[in-house]
Amino acid sequence: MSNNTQSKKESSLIAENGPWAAVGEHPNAITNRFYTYERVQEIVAFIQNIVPAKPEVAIICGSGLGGLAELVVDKVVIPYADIPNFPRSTVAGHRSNLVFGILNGISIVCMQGRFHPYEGYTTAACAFPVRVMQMLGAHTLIVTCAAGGVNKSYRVGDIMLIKDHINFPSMAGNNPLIGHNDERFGKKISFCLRPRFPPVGHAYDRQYASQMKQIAAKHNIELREGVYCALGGPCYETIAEINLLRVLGIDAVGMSIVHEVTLGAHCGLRMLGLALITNKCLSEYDSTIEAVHEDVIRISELKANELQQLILDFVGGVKTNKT
Ligand SMILES: O=P(O)(O)O[C@@H]1C[C@H](O)[C@@H](CO)O1
Ligand code: HPA
Repeated sequence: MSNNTQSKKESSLIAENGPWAAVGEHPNAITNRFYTYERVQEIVAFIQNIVPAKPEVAIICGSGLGGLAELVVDKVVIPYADIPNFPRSTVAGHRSNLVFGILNGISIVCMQGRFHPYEGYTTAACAFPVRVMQMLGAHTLIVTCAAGGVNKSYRVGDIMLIKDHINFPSMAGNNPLIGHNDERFGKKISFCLRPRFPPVGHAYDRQYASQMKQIAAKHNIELREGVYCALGGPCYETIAEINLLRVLGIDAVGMSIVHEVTLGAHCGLRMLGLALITNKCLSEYDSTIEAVHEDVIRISELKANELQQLILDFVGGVKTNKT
């Protein structure tokens, strides 16, 4: 057998027999092989059996920010451990519950705890719950996170409205949409049908952003507005890295959100992002202070009330928009 014939035979075996065969992916692809449309549908059906009500707004709580779920009434709590094939949050400050109920008069679903790539999950596995929540009925996604303040004028405890992001993992080839583009995910986007190349230039909804600014002004809460960037973690940044991020015009740094917003954009969700600045990022070599996760959680819990007030009012406004 010639080398050519041999290798053709091998590739057809790969194509016919691997779990990727149905979607025509190569076994070496860094791709979402596990959370297929069918598996997501199974999870959605499991949840709908417990909670028939459709959530309109989905909320993902960042480190130490899961207390928002305490404000939900007529609550149904589903531990991630009870949901087939759902990952678990392994990080302090992240509980592992999906919380359904009513927040300021609107039906919501809240992830009390998210997944991060540094926990060992692919970006696709970290973000697939966004698809679950969209398929359950959500049209709006609010993402919250703890972040380090890169912008020198930011103070610990500031809240930053996310205007835009830089997705470093994606720039390095680690985007949750890598692999087969299953067109059944998501809803039609007018100019581009369940796109292979989704636009993300307006991922953070401008109307939502301006509503949030008005809400903050009403409560006398100073709201920063800036660019968030995600790095892979779990290390906090070196001083040289922080200096690089500053040169790039980044205001806050974290380890989450961007993969969630990417899948949210793909399935046509309207999105709002809020980052709580839990620590200042250092850029001097003679400084002795380092970021510590315990401080991140402490500051998040300390400032959670303000963030919750903003989200509560915002959700009320989403309801008003609908009527
Ligand atoms: O889930 P978020 O982005 O709020 O968590 C941040 C990033 C790391 O997981 C952790 C570092 O302290 O907090
Ligand atoms: N860097 C990255 N992620 C973070 C930080 C930080 O300084 N603070 C909270 N999450």
